[in-house]
Order: sequence, then C-alpha cells, then structure tokens
Amino acid sequence: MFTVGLTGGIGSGKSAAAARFRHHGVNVVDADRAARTVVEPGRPALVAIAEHFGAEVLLADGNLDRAALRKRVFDDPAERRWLEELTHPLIREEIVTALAASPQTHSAPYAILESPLLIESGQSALVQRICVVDLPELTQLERASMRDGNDPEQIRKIMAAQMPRAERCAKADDILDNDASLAELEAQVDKLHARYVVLASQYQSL
Ligand SMILES: CC(C)(COP(=O)(O)OP(=O)(O)OC[C@H]1O[C@@H](n2cnc3c(N)ncnc32)[C@H](O)[C@@H]1O)[C@@H](O)C(=O)NCCC(=O)NCCS
Ligand SMILES: Nc1ncnc2c1ncn2[C@@H]1O[C@H](COP(=O)(O)OP(=O)(O)OP(=O)(O)O)[C@@H](O)[C@H]1O
Repeated sequence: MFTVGLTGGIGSGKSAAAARFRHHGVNVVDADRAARTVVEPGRPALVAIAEHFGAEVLLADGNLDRAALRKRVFDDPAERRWLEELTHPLIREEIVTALAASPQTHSAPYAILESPLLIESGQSALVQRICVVDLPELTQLERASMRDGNDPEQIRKIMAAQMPRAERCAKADDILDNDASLAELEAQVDKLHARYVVLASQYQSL
C-alpha cells in the first residue's frame, strides 16, 4: 500500500498531525508505540537491556524505567547506539506487521508511518514519500519541555541526537509548517490528505 512517512523532531507536532490523518480513516502506525511494545516485560529485548544497563533501569514491577534509561542513553551516545542496535530491527518488524494490516482495518487508500527517526533509522525505505512537520527549534524546545515536564537541557540533548532541521527539511517531499495554531496544522493536513488519495490511486495503477 502507498505509505507516507511522517517525521519531525521531538515535540514537533507529529502526533497532532497524525490525529488529523486518523480522522480521515488513515492507518497511522506509530514508531514510538512500536518501540514501547518491543521492550514490554517478557520480551527478550528487556532482558538484554537489564543485563547491559543493570537492574536500576527496571521498575519494581518489572517494567522498563523509561526515565532512568532516557537519562543513561541521552547522556552517552555510545549507550544510545547500543540501545538502537538492539531495538531498531525489532521496531521495524512491528512496523511492517502493523502497516500490512492497513487494507483490512482502515478505509483510506494509503497508510502513514509516524516516526521521529524515520530518516536516521532507515525506516524511510518502507515509505514512498516523506512528510516533515517543521517548526523553529526554539518553539520545538518550548513545546516539548512543556508537554513532558522535562527540563529543557534533557530535551536539548534529545534534539542533538536527531537530524538537524535543515537536513530533515531537505529530505522532505512535503512540509507541514507547525509554527502557527493547531487549526492551521489541521487545514494543511486536510489538503495533503486529498493529495495523498490521488497519489495512492496512481501508485496502485502502476
Ligand atoms: C530511551 C527511551 C527508553 C526513553 O523513553 P521515553 O518514554 O522517555 O521516551 P519516548 O520513547 O516516548 O520517546 C520520546 C521521544 O524521544 C525521541 N527519541 C527516542 N529515542 C531516540 C533515539 N534513539 N534517538 C533520538 N531521539 C530519540 C523521539 O523524538 C521520541 O518521540 C526510549 O525513547 C527508547 O527506547 N528509545 C530507543 C528506541 C528508539 O530509537 N525509539 C525511537 C522511535 S524508532
Ligand atoms: N500548532 C500548535 N500550537 C500549539 N501547541 C501545539 C501545536 N502543535 C502541537 N502542539 C503541542 O506541542 C506538544 C508536542 O506536539 P506533539 O505531541 O504532537 O509532538 P510529537 O512530534 O508527536 O512529539 P514526540 O515525538 O515527542 O512524541 C503537544 O503538547 C501538543 O499539544
């Protein structure tokens, strides 16, 4: 099925845009959600993480202590890469399965893969088109800090582990400008949706 990759840095507005695509009946597969699934208790990845980082990255109930692991990996690029090498292939498998369900579960003729690391992780090979949610980095930092209650320094470290704004925009086929209101973002999504319906039918007749 024709698939669009929806990307943007932390707090850029991917989830807000995704919600509007879902409103149009689109199957939106969320890479962050897949990332949480692969480290659920009982999954081999969680055992490997606990062996590598120690029991301090586990909560008393056996779940991953996400805040503890976040601190470890965004303070140390080598540890982040170790975690990515373990989880990214598993995340990709989850995504492929979820995308394959689109025609049976959703009415829209195309699917969306929402992923903060679409380009960095090579997940862009799974999509036919890239849509970037773009905004100035300072606004991104403010919105992400406010939403997560995280200190801006930690958000800055996460942003530093992601592709710079200009590089990401250079890879985009479409750009959603999220420097204005949510209503304006939704209006842009509505226009893109109409375009993607046309592109999906052209893709199917190839
Ligand atoms: C480090 C972890 C445990 C922190 O969990 P936490 O609940 O605090 O954050 P969450 O998973 O919701 O991610 C929040 C945001 O951080 C950013 N982010 C997450 N992982 C990464 C990474 N490896 N590199 C750059 N940015 C990242 C993304 O913008 C994401 O939307 C978690 O992010 C993780 O397991 N990351 C490794 C897997 C991964 O790369 N996921 C990104 C989607 S493919
Ligand atoms: N146009 C906007 N105006 C004001 N606030 C916005 C706008 N777009 C998004 N937000 C808010 O900014 C925050 C980040 O948006 P959102 O959660 O959609 O980003 P995201 O890209 O999905 O982030 P992440 O990758 O971290 O999950 C949220 O609190 C959201 O409500």
